[in-house]
Amino acid sequence: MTSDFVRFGVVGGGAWGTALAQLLAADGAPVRLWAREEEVVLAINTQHRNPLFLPDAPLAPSLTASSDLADLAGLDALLVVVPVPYLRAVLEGLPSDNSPLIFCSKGMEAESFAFPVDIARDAFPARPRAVLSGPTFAHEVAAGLPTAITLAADDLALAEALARALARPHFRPYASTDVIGAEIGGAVKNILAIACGIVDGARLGLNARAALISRGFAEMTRFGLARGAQAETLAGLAGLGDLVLTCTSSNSRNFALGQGLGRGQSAAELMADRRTVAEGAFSAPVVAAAARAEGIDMPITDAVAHLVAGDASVADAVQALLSRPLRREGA
Ligand SMILES: NC(=O)c1ccc[n+]([C@@H]2O[C@H](COP(=O)([O-])OP(=O)(O)OC[C@H]3O[C@@H](n4cnc5c(N)ncnc54)[C@H](O)[C@@H]3O)[C@@H](O)[C@H]2O)c1
Ligand SMILES: O=P(O)(O)OC[C@H](O)CO
Repeated sequence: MTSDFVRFGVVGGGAWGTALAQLLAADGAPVRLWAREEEVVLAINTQHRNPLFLPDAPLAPSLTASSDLADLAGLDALLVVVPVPYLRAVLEGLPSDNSPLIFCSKGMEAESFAFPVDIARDAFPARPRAVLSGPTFAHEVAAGLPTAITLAADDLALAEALARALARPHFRPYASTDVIGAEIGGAVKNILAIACGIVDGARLGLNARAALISRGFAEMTRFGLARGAQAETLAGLAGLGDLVLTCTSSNSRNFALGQGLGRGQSAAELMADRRTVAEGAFSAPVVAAAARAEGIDMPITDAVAHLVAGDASVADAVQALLSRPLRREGA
């Protein structure tokens, strides 16, 4: 079956944008990637590598890079992989086409409380929008290891067409119409991965980590259901699946950031001069504030927000979580 989506562009040359571009270019298909750093553009075009963000992955010669967003004009679909705090500014520079935008970043914007699709609705009201989210370490996707992911769009036919166009023998997108569920799963799991990293760094044990994963999932579910997400999405790849991945591996930048906090390093020290993102550090105060405003109980998210802000110690946060009144499970 022929696809409407053959010529892909990728907005963002970090680890995930590069891995997705490589996924699509591996069979020789031309893929255009926009990267902010000239050093990345030059290295992709001449050495077929991204030394700053995905140094160990050889890249296909059919993957070409540019630092000019205008070079993404006229393609069939764009994968947008810019960290959420910078997303609005980058979208403003995109050529105004009608092709779908597929959002692959996992976070919530400060002040507006907007998810990527909401930000795009402001910039491109008429453009079709989708979300790609799930348990997907970039280096594994670039290496061709088996991966499954949620692809959500309001329009099921669009979700299914994009899923078919992105699918590869080792990469299985599952179509969904639950856009908000896919976005909330990705944003909240990043915060919970920081919490699990803290437990690991502070040597609080595996019981504590399992408790955090399940009570964290309860927070994600409360927040998601209150915003219209479907329970199956939150229990699926974009929610629980990604939570399990990032809460159990120091390959997760969010988990690794938490490990540093748990060992007693300050967030400021851990974030200084860092080139890669731990989106959970940006999202924790935003999701905590949104939940507070909506009366949704998210104590773990709130604790991570305080620890990232540097206004609580790990011991204080653990004590605050453990001293909460006992309650019925599921309430
Ligand atoms: N790395 C992964 O395995 C992975 C997997 C799935 C989803 N994600 C999500 O993808 C998004 C991008 O993460 P990544 O891992 O590709 O990034 P990264 O940590 O590898 O790189 C940081 C990116 O931020 C960009 N950046 C920094 N300052 C900027 C600015 N002022 N304006 C615009 N861009 C700026 C850099 O150019 C670079 O592309 C995040 O939301 C992340 O949660 C990552
Ligand atoms: O390295 P992290 O913590 O940003 O996680 C990467 C992906 O989101 C895993 O699905």
